[in-house]
Amino acid sequence: MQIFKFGGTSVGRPERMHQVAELVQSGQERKIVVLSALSGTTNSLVAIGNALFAKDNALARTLIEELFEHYLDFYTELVESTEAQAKALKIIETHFSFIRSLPGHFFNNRLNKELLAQGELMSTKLFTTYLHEQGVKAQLLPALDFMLINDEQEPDIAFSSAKLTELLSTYEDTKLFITQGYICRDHEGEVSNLSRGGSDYTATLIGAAVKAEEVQIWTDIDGLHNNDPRVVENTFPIPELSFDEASELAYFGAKILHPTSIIPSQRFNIPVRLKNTMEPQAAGTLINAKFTATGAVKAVAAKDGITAIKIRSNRMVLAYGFLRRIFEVFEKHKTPIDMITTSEVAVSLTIENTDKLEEITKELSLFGQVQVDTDQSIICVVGDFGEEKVGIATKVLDALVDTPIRMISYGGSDYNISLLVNSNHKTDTLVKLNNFLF
Ligand SMILES: Nc1ncnc2c1ncn2[C@@H]1O[C@H](COP(=O)(O)OP(=O)(O)O)[C@@H](O)[C@H]1O
Ligand SMILES: N[C@@H](CC(=O)OP(=O)(O)O)C(=O)O
Repeated sequence: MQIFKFGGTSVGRPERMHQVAELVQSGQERKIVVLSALSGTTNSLVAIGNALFAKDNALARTLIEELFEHYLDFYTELVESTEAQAKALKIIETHFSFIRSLPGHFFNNRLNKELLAQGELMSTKLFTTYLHEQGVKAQLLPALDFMLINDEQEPDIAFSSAKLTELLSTYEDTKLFITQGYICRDHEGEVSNLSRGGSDYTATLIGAAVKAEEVQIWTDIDGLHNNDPRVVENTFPIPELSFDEASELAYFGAKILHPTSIIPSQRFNIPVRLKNTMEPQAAGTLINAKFTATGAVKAVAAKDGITAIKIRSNRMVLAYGFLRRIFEVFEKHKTPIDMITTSEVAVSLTIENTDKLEEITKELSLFGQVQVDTDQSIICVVGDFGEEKVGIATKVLDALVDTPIRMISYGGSDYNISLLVNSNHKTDTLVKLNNFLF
């Protein structure tokens, strides 16, 4: 079994969906195809939800009709026959009749999650309609029947595995299955999701659940590049990465992969291949358990929206238990720490989620002086930094002689150096690293 995932950019235009239909028919392998919503749809649904929360029904209605128009244009170019067009229109009208029912009524988080699920529900149904019009045998598998998260938002792979085994055996003669990325049910059976960009995660979770040979993530670029192609020119795809390297890059900003998507693949040792829908012959990037020692830097990524917190206290000198007390504050407020550096008189650390910043700062100030700096970026440099390697860290720092660096974290793993800079310096830092390291 292979899992193919196509993101919003790969299904965002009718001609792209036609191309995707060709790609999923290649080869003899049984496939589960995971689709995201058409590009822009989830953003529109988020905006509609925000308008509804703000009780701005007029804005919500305008946004809904704009999105509806987009789908009307889309389906007429997607399918041709009168029968298929009637089916596609029915799908769109059914989903929009739910969306249109929302303004003017009580709106809450549950309804919002249902609203956000409409994009993937429509894209998969429209795609299956097109495949059927083309005479292709394909079965739609509703993700809401087999994707489940518990009360800690953790996906239940064992549940998905049992459900999928049952579902797949019902369609023994079918080779092609279509399902929704991103959406799932929560522990109370309500519609939920795996957070923004979560379709990659759906694909690797399904891969783990059915013990797939490979998960292929198809997008609009030919693999994971050595630097952020949105910021830096002349980047190039990396042919092979280990699970650990890919995880670091995804977590620290390489948008091509959802940060958590490597976890199930690594746990069940299922290779992930990143491919370009627009250029299928390009090799892309293969992510697997193998670590290739290169003695060099492989890639750089950056993550914005970081807040740095420094706690300064003389009581730290020769004291033990100080760090534990600091960590307990973050644990209590369920706030993950990304980077940490310490000296004898101060601890600096970074967080992304600032929902509980006020409470955290208040509690930390009991231990010493607290300084908070927002608008920071983590620059993550991934490469072969084993302790026996010399000179690579120097190269990274040499590239940044003129850059004010707020924090440096080195030695946490054999393949990562993280730097914290003010976000004003992000682009400049990425360009300098690109020019100097590659
Ligand atoms: N290091 C990187 N390598 C490749 N692409 C990257 C990297 N960093 C950011 N990107 C961006 O990620 C985009 C693909 O991710 P995304 O928009 O989520 O695709 P999809 O819609 O297929 O899910 C690319 O168009 C590219 O601009
Ligand atoms: N549609 C969802 C899930 C997703 O993963 O989308 P994409 O694959 O286009 O990044 C979102 O926009 O968050």
